[in-house]
Amino acid sequence: SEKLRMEPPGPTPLPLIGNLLQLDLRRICDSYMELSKKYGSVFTLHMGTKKVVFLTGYKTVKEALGVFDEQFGDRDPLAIAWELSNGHGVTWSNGDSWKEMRRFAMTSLRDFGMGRKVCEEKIIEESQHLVDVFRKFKGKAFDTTQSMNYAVSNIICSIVYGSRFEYDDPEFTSLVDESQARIHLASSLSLQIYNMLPSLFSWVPNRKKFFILAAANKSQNTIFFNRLKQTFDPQRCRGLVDAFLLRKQQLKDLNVSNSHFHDENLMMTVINLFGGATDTTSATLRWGLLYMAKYPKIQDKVQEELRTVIGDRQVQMSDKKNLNFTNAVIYETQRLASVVPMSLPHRTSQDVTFQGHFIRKGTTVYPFIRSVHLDESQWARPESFHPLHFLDEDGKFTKRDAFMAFSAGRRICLGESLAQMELFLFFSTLLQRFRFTPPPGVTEEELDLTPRYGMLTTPSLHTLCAVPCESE
Ligand code: HEM
Repeated sequence: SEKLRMEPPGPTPLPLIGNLLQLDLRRICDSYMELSKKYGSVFTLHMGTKKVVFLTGYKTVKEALGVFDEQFGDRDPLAIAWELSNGHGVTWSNGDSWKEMRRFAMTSLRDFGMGRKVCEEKIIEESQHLVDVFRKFKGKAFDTTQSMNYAVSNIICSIVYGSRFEYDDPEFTSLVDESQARIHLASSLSLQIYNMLPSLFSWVPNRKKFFILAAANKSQNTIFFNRLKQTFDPQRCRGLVDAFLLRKQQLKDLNVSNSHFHDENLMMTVINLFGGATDTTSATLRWGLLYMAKYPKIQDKVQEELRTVIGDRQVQMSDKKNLNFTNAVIYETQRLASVVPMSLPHRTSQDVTFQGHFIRKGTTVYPFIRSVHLDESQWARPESFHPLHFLDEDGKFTKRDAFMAFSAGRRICLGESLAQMELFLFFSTLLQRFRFTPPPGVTEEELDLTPRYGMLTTPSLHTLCAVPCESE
């Protein structure tokens, strides 16, 4: 019919597998970029039997998540995420339950974290622990992944449970390591294929592994929840879990049936906050350090600015406005790395006609953030690491409309301000204390920036030297 003809264009699919053979699953983002050059900024791909619409480039993504926010604002849960969450929590849910949990999570982040002096202090304390860990390597090359994950996870622990953990506490390390392993598995080739064709590929071993890790994660959380319940004091909420338990009790006292404040929503919301907060922030920081080692002249300028503006004292949030170059480097890191390249899958909540294309209700939609960050109409040097993208003629930091690392619209990352606080304080504290260089025997030119693609774009396995600065 006429409507069918107006659907977004795309390569012809094969039965069952759709366009899978036309994609390079190991560097899938590059495949999407090439397809958008061929078919335009709105195109259709058949991922297995599922029809998926891709939105690419600044103008298109901006319009979709702005003017068409309502139409494009539902979540389309990945098969594996649906199996894990059953529609509970924040990230993979929709409707009233999503609305309530999102509102609750945001209020709790505000009360126990974001935008508060207390949270700044927590991050500063944590950055000092991280500095201590880096110092122990005495300038020898090491992989920063694990310590970075611990530091970043601890911020979420403070907000959720009300306390941080020591980096050698086995309850904490297993929580973080298993959660990291689970997110890693979710990006594996076999689970990507499972997500497209769940009924055919439910046998893949990684699916079983994923749920073993998820079960371990849930039981560890149950232990933490029970401990909090034993010492619960409604007058003194220590963190998000306490606040949830209080709300649950209050609603029960009011005889509210069908409340969304039930145990499954608590568990999934906590898992979503850890899942959303840890690898994203940690990978961004690791990209930042890698870019510094790769581009020593830019690192010189960051350190020069930190020396002049801050000196030896601890960096604080109030310094941010005076650290224009450092701030531009952090934003440029987020742009070029595009750690969450595809955003998360959205779904149309109704039939929509968008830029002349007909998109049926219930269609999976990916706002392709990476393509916005590489849009030639928006960035002077899209493929380079170029902090000037975020500086005006006077060298002052300037926000850019085409910066979308946290996505946009009603599904925008709910941890954005916390993440920005962490990126700023961790990055500038580390750069104040250490010079980052490639491992011995590797030149800056040889330092590999090839990403490891998955749901997240992380640096490939690498080591760096953190050489203490002279004043240390
Ligand atoms: C540099 C760090 C981070 C980046 C780049 C990032 C990016 C994103 C992106 C692109 C989305 C998808 C938005 C969409 O569907 O359009 C998202 C969602 C989300 N993020 Fe983040 N994020 C970061 C840190 C955090 C932190 C610190 C938290 C928690 C405190 C968090 C919690 C979440 C949650 C719960 C969602 C799902 C929101 C919803 O579906 O309503 N993220 N994030």
